[in-house]
Amino acid sequence: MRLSSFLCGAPPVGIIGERLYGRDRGGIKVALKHGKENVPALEMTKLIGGYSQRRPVLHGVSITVHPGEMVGLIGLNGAGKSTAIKHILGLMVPQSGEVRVAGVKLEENREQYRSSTAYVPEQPSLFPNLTVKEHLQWTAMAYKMEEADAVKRMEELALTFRMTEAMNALPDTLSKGMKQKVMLMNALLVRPPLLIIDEPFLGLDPLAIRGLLTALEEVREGGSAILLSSHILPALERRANRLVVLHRGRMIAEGTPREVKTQAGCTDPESTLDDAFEALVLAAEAKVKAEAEGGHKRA
Ligand SMILES: Nc1ncnc2c1ncn2[C@@H]1O[C@H](COP(=O)(O)OP(=O)(O)OP(=O)(O)O)[C@@H](O)[C@H]1O
Repeated sequence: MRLSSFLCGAPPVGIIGERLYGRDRGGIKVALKHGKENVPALEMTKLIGGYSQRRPVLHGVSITVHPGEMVGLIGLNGAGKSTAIKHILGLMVPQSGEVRVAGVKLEENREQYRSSTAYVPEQPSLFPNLTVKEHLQWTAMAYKMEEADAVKRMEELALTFRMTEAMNALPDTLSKGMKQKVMLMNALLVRPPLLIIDEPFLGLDPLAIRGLLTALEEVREGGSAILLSSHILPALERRANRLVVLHRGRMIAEGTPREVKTQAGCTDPESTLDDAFEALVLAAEAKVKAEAEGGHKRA
């Protein structure tokens, strides 16, 4: 199916923005409108939430991302990163606390909230009948980009991600990493105000990782706010302005990479973010164990 005929019918899955949001929440959500400089692009405040009222996953998590800032969200498997992202995307309702995107809560202005956020999930989700180029054209049209700007940006992104030769390929013929690149290219095409990316480096080759980091740097400098969840700590150590470290749904450290290392007690200039993360997790686990033992003694 070519793009022209595709556009006449209903899309098979939702991919972009509020209009199609309900059809597939795993797709890319992108927007054009940038947040005001002094209003945080994302403000999650003391959020308690999760999958059941009795056993919340998140216990008072606060995350702020300003325009022009990249914040890394890190934590072990099961720490609560994806749950926090689901709350930001409005897919889960907080038990207490709140989430504001570009100053508004979801219930105050659904359209503004949704249209200010772009999300790239860990698992690529593409239209099977659209080529790489058609995905990008569809995004550009949906967001009414100037044609010349869209064409220029598509060429830049194709070069950045080394996808020039794959622009006419269908998703089924692409590798996992290439599919992920298409998702990222679509999100980056429109330079969203708040870009949330869940584990973007898995499956990408080393040059693609470098290209992605450069592209993210560029959209960040252009005023976008980026929340990036990842286990690849060296990349975050080099590129993130600030980090939020989650453990068992609680924030155990927050600040610049250097501040997080200091909070972990890693004062040696040779110490890495990996060292700091391990120290923070061990300290948090020791605290959990001591509290459990204290509870047993009292009982
Ligand atoms: N759909 C669900 N229903 C119930 N509990 C869930 C569900 N999804 C996740 N959880 C639980 O919530 C907690 C946090 O999971 P979450 O997926 O947010 O972790 P994560 O930090 O994103 O982990 P990972 O690095 O493995 O992606 C875990 O204890 C997990 O078992």
